[in-house]
Amino acid sequence: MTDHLVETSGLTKRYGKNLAVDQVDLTVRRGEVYGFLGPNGAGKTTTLRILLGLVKPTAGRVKVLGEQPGSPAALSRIGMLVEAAAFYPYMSGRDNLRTFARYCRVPDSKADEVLHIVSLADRAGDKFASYSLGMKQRLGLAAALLKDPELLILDEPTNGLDPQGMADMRVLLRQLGRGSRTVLLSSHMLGEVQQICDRVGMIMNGRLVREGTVDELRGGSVLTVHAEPLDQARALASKMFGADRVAVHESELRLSVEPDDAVRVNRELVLAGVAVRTLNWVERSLEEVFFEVTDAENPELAKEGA
Ligand SMILES: Nc1ncnc2c1ncn2[C@@H]1O[C@H](COP(=O)(O)OP(=O)(O)OP(=O)(O)O)[C@@H](O)[C@H]1O
Repeated sequence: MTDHLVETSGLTKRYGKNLAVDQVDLTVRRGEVYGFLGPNGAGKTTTLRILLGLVKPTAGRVKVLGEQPGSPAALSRIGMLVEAAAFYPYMSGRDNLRTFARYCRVPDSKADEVLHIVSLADRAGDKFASYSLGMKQRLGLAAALLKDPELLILDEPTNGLDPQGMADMRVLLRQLGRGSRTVLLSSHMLGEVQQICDRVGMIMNGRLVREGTVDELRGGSVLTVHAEPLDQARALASKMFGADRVAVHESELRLSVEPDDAVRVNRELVLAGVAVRTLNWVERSLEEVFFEVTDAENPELAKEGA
């Protein structure tokens, strides 16, 4: 039994001149909720489709559950939601699922079990056409769960949902990720990934630019310093810690330093005649990390936006 349910190395997909996926080395471990995070067009869907055997890579190696992507051995252990699942509008949610269940050769009773999991049991007898978008999406997830898959692959599972639908789906995904099941989902929503996922891969222009746990990527707290004159404070802090650990954000210094450094920062600034108004520890959000990476990847864009 392998502990790496998804492993790619040098995974590349080219559409003509367009490099949709560029040398991606991805590892998804058993039991985790892995978030594949990136802006529109970054290459998330293409990568997920490769893992399902729906798209053939141009180069690189891929193993899914230790098997070739798209092979019956892999597909029988994967539940997927990569496009809106096709359901019969005039049939109830339950009957739609029973039809799927027969197709997957699982007993009808499984349909009711998964309807409970996605909290649709009380509306299971209603026609699919009468469902809200959130309910339709949850029914799609129920269908993906019918085979009791080891691995769930979900492309933007909250896309198009209203805030309540998104919140319900987030809770559901977190529940599904408990225990031994592994969930790989894509999203362009940073907050969402931060709330749901154990580990995150950030993809940009087809390249995997960061990978780690949410905490690893956030890299601990940051010391924010409100001081005047700001330029002098910045120069001093850069001298103390190196310019790469000092940033200015909305007229505040942001220092990536250790907890013990706060006292020293205060003392050095005050001794140099800088007025220190506040010193605070703040948690970095995944969003901040993401924009740092974006700026590092696209320095010209960052300058334009500044
Ligand atoms: N079948 C295709 N033919 C040509 N180009 C494609 C095809 N599918 C995807 N692309 C291109 O590959 C790049 C990556 O697309 P992909 O859909 O994988 O990104 P994404 O991160 O999933 O974005 P989104 O969040 O918008 O779905 C884009 O530039 C897209 O235009």
